[in-house]
Amino acid sequence: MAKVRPPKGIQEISADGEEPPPEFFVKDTILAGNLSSVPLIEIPVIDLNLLLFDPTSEAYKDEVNKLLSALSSWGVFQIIGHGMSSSYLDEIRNLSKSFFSLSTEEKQKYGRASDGFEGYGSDPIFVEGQVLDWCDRLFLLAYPEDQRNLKFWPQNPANFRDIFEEYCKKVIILTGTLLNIFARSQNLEEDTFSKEIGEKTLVQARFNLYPKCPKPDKILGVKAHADASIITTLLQDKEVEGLQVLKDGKWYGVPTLADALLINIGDQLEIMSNGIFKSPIHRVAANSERERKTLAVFYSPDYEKEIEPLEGLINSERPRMFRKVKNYPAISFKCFHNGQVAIDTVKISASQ
Ligand SMILES: O=C(O)CCC(=O)C(=O)O
Ligand SMILES: [Fe+2]
Repeated sequence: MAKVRPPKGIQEISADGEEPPPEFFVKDTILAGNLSSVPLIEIPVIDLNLLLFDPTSEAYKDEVNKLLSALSSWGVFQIIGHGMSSSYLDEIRNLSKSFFSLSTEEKQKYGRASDGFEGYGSDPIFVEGQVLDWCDRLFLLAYPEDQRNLKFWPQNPANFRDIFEEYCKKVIILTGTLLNIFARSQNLEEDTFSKEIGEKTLVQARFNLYPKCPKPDKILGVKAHADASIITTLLQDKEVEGLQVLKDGKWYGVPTLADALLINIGDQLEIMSNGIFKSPIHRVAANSERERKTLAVFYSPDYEKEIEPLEGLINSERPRMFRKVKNYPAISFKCFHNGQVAIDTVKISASQ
């Protein structure tokens, strides 16, 4: 397995105005096409406050219908009424800004190993000929707490660790609330998803920095993929768009909404929901004019936990769609590098 790292971080390549090296150029595959501008979609904006109302109220019913339509079509939606203030979200964005503004030497103190995911660095190379993302990132495991690798957790800015930990806790609470709402929307006991996922969950975060890219028509910020998680919570850049979602073979741009959090359904929730909720294939466009920063928090079951469609969501009209899976992120990773759509490989075919 070739493990050659690009000579520099993308931030430096971009700042030095260098021509992007050829390994960043997207090859002509089905999932690549049409890198240039795509239509913006109006993805639903869900007010969480309305979903905590009396379920018999009209306000609740309208909002839950909006949510159900988002879950079963795009698999992404923005939430407001999540309890995190505008200034708090700015504080989180500033954390990312401060970290990526450090000198290369300082950031490299938290640099990932050449064959590892965790820590600071550019797209890890695991397969020869792999197309690289135009993106630097800081990838951290936050929970389970005893699996943290604090050597990758910045101490500069000084309050990075505390603020980041607090944000992860808030996202975990928010995820729990969403899972309850999702269960209720399917007439299930509200702790059905959480119980199945179990107490031990994996929470990982990716601070993404997409530097300006001179060839946005040929290069992607992040290649097309579906998240392996249960739920991904994305704090988008306040001003710069870039996320795109694939639907019916076409790419659509996702608008940014300053105080909202973007919720992205992951493959493991599509499996648990027996295909009712969709995990979207998405990618990030590169941008020649402006830099973009985001923070994705991935909430997943423990690697050892087996995941399968919930009994309550299997019936004669909707037979079981997926087999039982364990360590789905490993399946997802392997398929990604083989050019396969991971969730298709765990589908039960009609003939089985
Ligand atoms: O930065 C974004 O807009 C999305 C990032 C993403 O899809 C990911 O980190 O899995
Ligand atoms: Fe993603």
